[in-house]
Amino acid sequence: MNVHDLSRDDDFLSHLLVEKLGTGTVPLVVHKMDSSAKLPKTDTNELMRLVRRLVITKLPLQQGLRQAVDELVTFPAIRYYLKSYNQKQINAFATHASRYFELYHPSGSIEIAHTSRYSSQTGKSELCVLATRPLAPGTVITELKGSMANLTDEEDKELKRAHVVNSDIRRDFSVIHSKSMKKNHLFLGPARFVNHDCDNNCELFREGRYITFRVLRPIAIGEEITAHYGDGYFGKKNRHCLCETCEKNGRGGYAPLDDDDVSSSSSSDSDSDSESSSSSEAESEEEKPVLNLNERRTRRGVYAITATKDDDSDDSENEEDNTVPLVGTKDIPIEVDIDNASELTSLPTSNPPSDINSPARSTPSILTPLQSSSISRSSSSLTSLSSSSEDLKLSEPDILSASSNPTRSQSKGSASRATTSQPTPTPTPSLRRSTRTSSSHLASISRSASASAKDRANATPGTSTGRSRNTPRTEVSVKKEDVDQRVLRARPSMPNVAEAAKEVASKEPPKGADGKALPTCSTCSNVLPVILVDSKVVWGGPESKKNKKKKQDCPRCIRHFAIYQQTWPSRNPPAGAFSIVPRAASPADYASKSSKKVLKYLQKQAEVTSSKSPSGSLRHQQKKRVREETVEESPRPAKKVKVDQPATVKLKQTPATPVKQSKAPQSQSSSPDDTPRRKRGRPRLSSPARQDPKSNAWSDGVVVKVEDAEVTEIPPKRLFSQPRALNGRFGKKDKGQRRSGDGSGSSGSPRSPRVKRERDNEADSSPWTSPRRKRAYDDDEIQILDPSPRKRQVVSRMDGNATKLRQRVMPRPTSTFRGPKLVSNPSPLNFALHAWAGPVILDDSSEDEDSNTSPETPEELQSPGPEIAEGDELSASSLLPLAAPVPRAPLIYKPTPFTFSKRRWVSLSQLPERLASTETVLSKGTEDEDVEEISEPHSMRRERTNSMNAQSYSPRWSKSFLTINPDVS
Ligand SMILES: C[S@@+](CC[C@H](N)C(=O)[O-])C[C@H]1O[C@@H](n2cnc3c(N)ncnc32)[C@H](O)[C@@H]1O
Repeated sequence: MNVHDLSRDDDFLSHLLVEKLGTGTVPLVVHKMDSSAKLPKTDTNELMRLVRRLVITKLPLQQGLRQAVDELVTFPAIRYYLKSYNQKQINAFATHASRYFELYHPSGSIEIAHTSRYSSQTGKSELCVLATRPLAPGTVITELKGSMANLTDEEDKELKRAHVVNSDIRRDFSVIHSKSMKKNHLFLGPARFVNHDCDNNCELFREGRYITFRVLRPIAIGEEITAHYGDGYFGKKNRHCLCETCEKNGRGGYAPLDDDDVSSSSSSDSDSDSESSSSSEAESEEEKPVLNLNERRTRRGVYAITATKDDDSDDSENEEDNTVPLVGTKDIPIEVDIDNASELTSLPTSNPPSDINSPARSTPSILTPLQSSSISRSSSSLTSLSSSSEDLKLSEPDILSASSNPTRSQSKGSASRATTSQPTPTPTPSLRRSTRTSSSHLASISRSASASAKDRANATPGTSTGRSRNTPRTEVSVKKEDVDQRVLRARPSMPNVAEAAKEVASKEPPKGADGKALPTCSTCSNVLPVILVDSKVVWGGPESKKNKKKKQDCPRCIRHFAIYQQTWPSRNPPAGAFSIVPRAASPADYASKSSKKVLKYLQKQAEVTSSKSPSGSLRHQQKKRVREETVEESPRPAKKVKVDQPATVKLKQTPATPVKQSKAPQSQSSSPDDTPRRKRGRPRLSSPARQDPKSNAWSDGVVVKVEDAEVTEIPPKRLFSQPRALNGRFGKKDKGQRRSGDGSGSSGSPRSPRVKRERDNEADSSPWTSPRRKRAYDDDEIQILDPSPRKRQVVSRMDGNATKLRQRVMPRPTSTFRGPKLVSNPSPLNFALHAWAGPVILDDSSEDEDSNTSPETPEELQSPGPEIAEGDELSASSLLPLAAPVPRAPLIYKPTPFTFSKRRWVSLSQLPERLASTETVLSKGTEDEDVEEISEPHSMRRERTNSMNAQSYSPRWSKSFLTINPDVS
């Protein structure tokens, strides 16, 4: 993947699957690589429905993701976006999309949320990654991945100088550096939302071809996932760092000015907070020009990876050097070539157990009592609001300067802003701790209360060590062998969440300096955050203060509920709930569990939706949504025709039904779930069977709306060349399992004749040259017109009126010359297909043909067709049994391509004679008899068949359409 494509794709996908998803009026604004680029508009509700389907899917992770991506690329906006892409680019896009989808899979353990920690610097709430389950050390957070692209020297320079050209452009990119290759790589995807903390709880982790994150020490629910960007990312010795650890220790951006040494030498000096209070406003002013985080970020923005064992962490001290080594990477296999790693567009090699309740997940809770209590203050988005008296002390000198200048002092201003917007909590030591900052802060407090840094490092037996601030960066304790031996994939379950939540609920709400309770989220009990976009408060602040008597939910909990229909942080429906179709979010749904604020929010959303939709009421919307989900989630059973229903089968409306019906006896006899299945021969490349979710096939349950596809530039086919193997990237593997057509509506849903016509046209101009493709495409047409005589026969039997169908089953014009195609691709199938286009050759040598007339399946052999007495008038109702899934008579002619081709190559010397026979036959029927005969009602056929010597006259091809039951005739 090249840098340009990755940037473009990431901007688009993060917009769709982070910014827009369930955020309502409180967007999770993502920094774009190119914020000026216009993105195609997408229907947010459709997106949400798609993600909801992923959330409730019963499919294993990989298949669920495939399905979601498959569906995504059928969105008109996405098709438009991809129209200029070649197959490789589409595959890369799809893979990148799967990374974002993976965030939402029920087995996931993280969530993207707001953080106000850096608002004072950026004028906006940024994003962060929070744990939704307790994570044990050594756990690899597989869903936190990124895609990489090699940066050319020119691109590298371009990224670095972007800010020089326009300092407003904030390219908040992430770059991974390979020291061995001396190259940088762009690293985008969900992993890009991981913020830096000097006492990081995760590390970038390369495992084989994948780069993801590994947990270094226990992480509690709601705690932020943090990594270490390097010692020089935020200025020399990270002196402008605004992380929680720095805040807690009065270092980095919180350090007393002109005291860099202090900030970098003291590992955990709690006194530094008080020291910081001595920094004066004058000092802050002096510091201003130095601190320009945006510029620094723009220029640097580097996650660094060492690829050699002798990396020197001293490099990190050099501000101009981007090659800051990444902790923990030293012993990651050197042989892993970062070039290969840059091809990392695939899903993890190892997945979390599909059964989320499996024993592997049921590791004991790692929550300590203190950590449990920290849940209530867990969101890092609450940092700026939950200030303590300590923070107040720290930030007092900076209050005046905080609002105007992006200086280090302003980072303290972050806290001061919070203190001005929120009352100071009661200054009891315990409360100071609990209300001071975010959960990770609290977690670290609890950790330090329970163990020293060294103890923490050894807390995980024989696996990883936490890195204390002053530990040399080369300290790496996680060996690859250890990693391989450990079970890293298990995502610990959260058995104690309920208890923790209860505990939280029973606690007193945090209070401000005025002794009044701070407004908290009614779901997670966190102090409500203030969300800023472009320096404007878009959520919280004075408003939430006013409404603090009312119950409110924080944006994170609102979004979570919108996506999962579960209160934060739960994702998994209770056991057995999968069989219940989840209901759409509605005020009624939410009100019982939450507050009026949420009610209003959802109502507002519903209004917006209903104003767009003519169908009106919320109730209607909800019903509609439930219906959709029911249809899309439940396996599609084979359609059944009521045998006793005296109705004419309208092929126009239900073209797919008759064909399926004809197969029903077999599928019923063998498959309890009525899954249509291919009975014999090569497996169909595009079989309707893939619609069965239980078959776990590629396009399970995907409803493809060809009609919606206004963008016709992309042929209606699967957008990916191949599905991906479990551990393979899209388009790279499974070369032997090509399927096609899914992306365009091969789901088996009935197509309108218009669509059919369009597709016919497209088929003619189709760029697909592969016979496989062609075949798959033809298979798609089976629903309406299958080229095989057997199918025609069935269709013919279904149509009592025989008028509509007549047009469809006519042999192709004889003038069509398709020879060259046949020569170039002389497969029996092609031959047979093209043979249909040629003149009809009659063949009365029925003996050897009839020897081929074995039934298709043993079931057919055993089940004779319904007997119809001679001269019976067949009404529509009497025709129905023929169409219904009842046993069929054995076929006289086995319409395989091979047998057909045998006929086709009849000796030319016999031609005149046979043509004469044809004339004889046709003269007995009506005009245009050759057409009529195919589709005429069964009664007529039988009549005529009896009136002529079928043995000698019957044209071979028409014979193939007639079921001549020996018992009857
Ligand atoms: C890779 S991004 C992380 C996600 C980012 N918060 C966002 O919303 O896109 C890195 C950016 O996050 C912010 N950031 C992360 N950690 C920080 C820290 N410790 N101090 C200051 N800013 C930080 C900075 O704006 C930095 O440029």
